[in-house]
Amino acid sequence: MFAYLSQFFRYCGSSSSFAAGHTAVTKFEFQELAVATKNFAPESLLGEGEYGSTFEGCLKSSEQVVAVKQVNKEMIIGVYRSTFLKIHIRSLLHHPNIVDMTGYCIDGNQMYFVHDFMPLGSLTGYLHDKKPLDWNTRMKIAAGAAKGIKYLHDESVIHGNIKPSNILLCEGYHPKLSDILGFKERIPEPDECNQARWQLMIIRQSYRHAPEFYFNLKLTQSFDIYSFGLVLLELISGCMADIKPSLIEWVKCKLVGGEEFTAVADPLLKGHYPEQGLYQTLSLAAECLQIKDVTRPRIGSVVNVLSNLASEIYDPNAIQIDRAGTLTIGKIEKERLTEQWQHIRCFSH
Ligand SMILES: Nc1ncnc2c1ncn2[C@@H]1O[C@H](COP(=O)(O)OP(=O)(O)OP(=O)(O)O)[C@@H](O)[C@H]1O
Repeated sequence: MFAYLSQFFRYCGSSSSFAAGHTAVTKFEFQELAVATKNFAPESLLGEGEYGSTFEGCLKSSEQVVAVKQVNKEMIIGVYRSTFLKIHIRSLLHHPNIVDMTGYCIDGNQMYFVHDFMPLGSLTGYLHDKKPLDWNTRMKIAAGAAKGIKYLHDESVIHGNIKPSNILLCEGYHPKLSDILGFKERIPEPDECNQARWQLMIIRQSYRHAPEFYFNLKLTQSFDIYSFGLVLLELISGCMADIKPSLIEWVKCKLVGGEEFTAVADPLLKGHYPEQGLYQTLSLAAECLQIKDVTRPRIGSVVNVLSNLASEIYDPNAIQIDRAGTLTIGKIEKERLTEQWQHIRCFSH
C-alpha cells in the first residue's frame, strides 16, 4: 500500500483528482464544500465528535449527497505527523464494510474529509435513542463491522477509533466503518508535544482504550479488538460504554454476582433473542476484553464466530435449539462464562 506514497507526495497541484490505485480522491476547493453544506449551517450538522464536526452536504457538480467532516489540522498532524499521510492511507481503503472517502480539502488550519453519506446514520442512535434493533440486525451489524476490521488488519492498518458512532448504516442496516485513524502498529514517540496530545485522547475516551494503551501507549491490532469487545457489549445490552461505574463493570457484576447471564440483555429486545447467541456473544466479548493484548483473539476468529451467529436467523416463534441439540444453556457452560468474566477488569478512570 505504501508504495504509492512517493507518488502521492508528488501530487500538489490544485486540479481536482488524484488517482490512488483503482479509485480517485477529489481535492475539493473550500468554496465547493461551503456551497454543499449551506455554509456549514447548523441544520446541516450531523453530529460532533472527538475530532471535529460532521455536516451533510450535496455536491453541486455531481449532486452526490456526502458527509463532510471538519477537523482541526493540528489534530491530524499531532497524530500522523503529516496530513498527506492520513489522506493517502484513507484513500487506498476500499471494502463493502468501509465508508468510501470521496475527497478532501485543506483550508488554512482546517481539514475536511468528504465521505459517502450513510442514510441510516450511526449505530449510536439505534442503540440509545431511536427505535431498537432486533437481534438478527444486531448480529448482522456485528459481523459486518468485524469484517471491516478484518480488512483493515489484513492491510496492516489499525482503525484506532472503533465505537458505535463510527459504525454507520446504509440501506438494510448494512454496516460500514468510518473515521479510520489508520495507524500503523507503533508506540508513539514520547516527545513532549505528542505525549500531551495522546494523553488528552486517553482522558477523553479512556473507557474505550485497551489497558496497554492506557499504560504505555502501545498500539497494535489488539487495541481494535478490545474496543470492538466493548461495542459487542453495547449491542447486546443497549447500554452506553461510559455508564457509571462502567459497562464492563456492570456486566461483570451481573455475571459474577450470581445473576442469570440473560440479565444483561437489552430490555428493549423484550426477550426476543436466542439464549445460545447471547451466551456466545458474551463469551466472545470476554475474550476481546482480555487485559493482556496477546491473549485477545485475532479478528479472523471474531469474524468466524459472528458470521455463524448472524447466519443463524432467530425466529421468535420457533423453539430455539442449539447445535448440540439442547434447549438452554447448561450449568457447566454458565460456570464457564462466569469464570471468563471473573478476570475482566475495567481500566477507565
Ligand atoms: N458518512 C456519514 N454519513 C452519515 N452520517 C454520518 C457520516 N459520518 C458521520 N455521520 C454522523 O455524524 C455523527 C458525528 O460523526 P463524527 O465523526 O463527527 O463524530 P463521532 O464519530 O461521534 O466522534 P469521532 O470524532 O471521535 O469519530 C455520527 O454519529 C453520525 O451520526
